[in-house]
Amino acid sequence: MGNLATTMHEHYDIEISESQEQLLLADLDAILKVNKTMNLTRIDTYESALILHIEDSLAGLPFINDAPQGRYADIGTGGGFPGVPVAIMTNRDTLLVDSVQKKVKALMGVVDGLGLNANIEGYPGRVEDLAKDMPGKFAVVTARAVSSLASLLELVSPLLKKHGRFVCYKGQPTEEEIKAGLDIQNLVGMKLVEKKEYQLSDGSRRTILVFEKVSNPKIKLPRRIGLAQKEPLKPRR
Ligand SMILES: C[S@@+](CC[C@H](N)C(=O)[O-])C[C@H]1O[C@@H](n2cnc3c(N)ncnc32)[C@H](O)[C@@H]1O
Repeated sequence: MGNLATTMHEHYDIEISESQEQLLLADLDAILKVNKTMNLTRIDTYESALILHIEDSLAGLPFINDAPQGRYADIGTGGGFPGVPVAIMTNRDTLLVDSVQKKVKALMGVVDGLGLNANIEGYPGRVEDLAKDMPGKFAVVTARAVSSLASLLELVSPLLKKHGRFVCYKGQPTEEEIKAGLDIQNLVGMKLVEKKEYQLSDGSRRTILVFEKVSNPKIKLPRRIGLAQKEPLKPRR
């Protein structure tokens, strides 16, 4: 990959200012440094992290910008991807959610060090608990490499306000995974509105699926902790 701002402009039609680019690169540097002592991400070379973390995180921006105004959550954020790059680019009030407390603590150390704590907070806990603490409070939610599509739709729906968007970053999901998600979208009050397939600078193929919260779930959510991922919903007959 060449220069980040040029790549994002030429391949994605996304404009990055100089100060945003500095912050994005400083975030990547800091995360890779922390990663030497703690397992935040398995991608540990700068060149591949620039593509797989920063370029990929930013690829979802047009869909995030299309969402209604309001709070943003990145669930299963790990090392803060796509959450921190999205927060840098959008200035939305951002919540970085992960069930592993020490990851959130380390990540918030990086966020504080970059002076980004005015609009980014951490939530060390499970998505199911966040759904009880802040139901319907988010205008947009992202997730990358967290769970199957059906599990994610169930976890995300109770977080979103009406017309809020879920921007789901995937590699190359199988037809079965997509079908299992589409089969239960109605049950959880979500609807697929866009699907984009794209290729990163290193040739890897990626997919973004965008869902809108169109109604209240037809069942009580969240279910018991862990069930969304252990026993994904099946369509009602
Ligand atoms: C493979 S990592 C992905 C990290 C990051 N999104 C990325 O793409 O680099 C998945 C993360 O999701 C978190 N996670 C999985 N299920 C979760 C849940 N129910 N609530 C909160 N975090 C969860 C895990 O702790 C882990 O840090």
